[in-house]
Amino acid sequence: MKFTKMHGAGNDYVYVNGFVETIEDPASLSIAISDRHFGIGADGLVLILPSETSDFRMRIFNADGSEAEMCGNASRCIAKYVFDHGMTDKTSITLETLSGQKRLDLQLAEGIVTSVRVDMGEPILSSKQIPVHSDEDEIIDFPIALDGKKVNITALSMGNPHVIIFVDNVDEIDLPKVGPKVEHHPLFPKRTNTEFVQILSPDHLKMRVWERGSGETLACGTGACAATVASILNEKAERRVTMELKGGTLFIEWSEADNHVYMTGPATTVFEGEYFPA
Ligand SMILES: N[C@@H](CCC[C@H](N)C(=O)O)C(=O)O
Repeated sequence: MKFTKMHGAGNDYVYVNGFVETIEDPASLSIAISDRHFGIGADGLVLILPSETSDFRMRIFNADGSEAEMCGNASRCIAKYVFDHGMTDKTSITLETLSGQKRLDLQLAEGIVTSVRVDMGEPILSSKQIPVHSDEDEIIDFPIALDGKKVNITALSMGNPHVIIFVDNVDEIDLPKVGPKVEHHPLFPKRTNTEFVQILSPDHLKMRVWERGSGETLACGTGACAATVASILNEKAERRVTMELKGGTLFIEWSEADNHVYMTGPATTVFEGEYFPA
């Protein structure tokens, strides 16, 4: 199986061209190839597929084999992949995902993709749709019990579920300990991604992420968008922010004009190779 290893701000996936390769069991393949010792090493698997409704279709599998509805960093990498591999000459590309169609705008310098802007659509605040088991309509600055302590959370969906917790210093968080406790908290029937967010200034935020199904990753695009929206809802940030993540920087805007969230960031090819399934 031919593959390409790519990353967006350090969030690394194995990309497989589904126009050429047939993958019968992507969930098991994702578990195998994601292993950083016995596999290729990645946060998961991304399939680039034909679509009947958009230019391309994405399927994204976490390192534990679970399929996610959406991935912000992978959508930028897909834009670069299809352009660099001559699968399109469009610089504005539509992408079908399990959370609807997204638009990807390539930014080029002398024909080279320098960054990609993704229209991530509208954030979903309704508890039922996120989903959160709660009688509250929305979960904004809402107290929950975590490890016997009271913690205030904001929950929302960017197509996939996110919980945001504001902290004074993200570097002091014991993420491998607390991340799984939020991910598997009984409030979240589909589990959740979790972002710990530090406000450096109203337009400059820093976050660390514990991803559902993959653990700590160096960046999460949907997570950066969710963290920005939560910061605005909690009156901690402005509409346009620079988000510092462990693996790089993303620029996020929650537009007042159309209520859509726009994410701009890098997409990098690391290497191409051939994988021999066991
Ligand atoms: N890294 C991604 C999100 C990947 C899916 C996520 N772990 C989930 O299960 O929802 C991003 O950049 O958005």
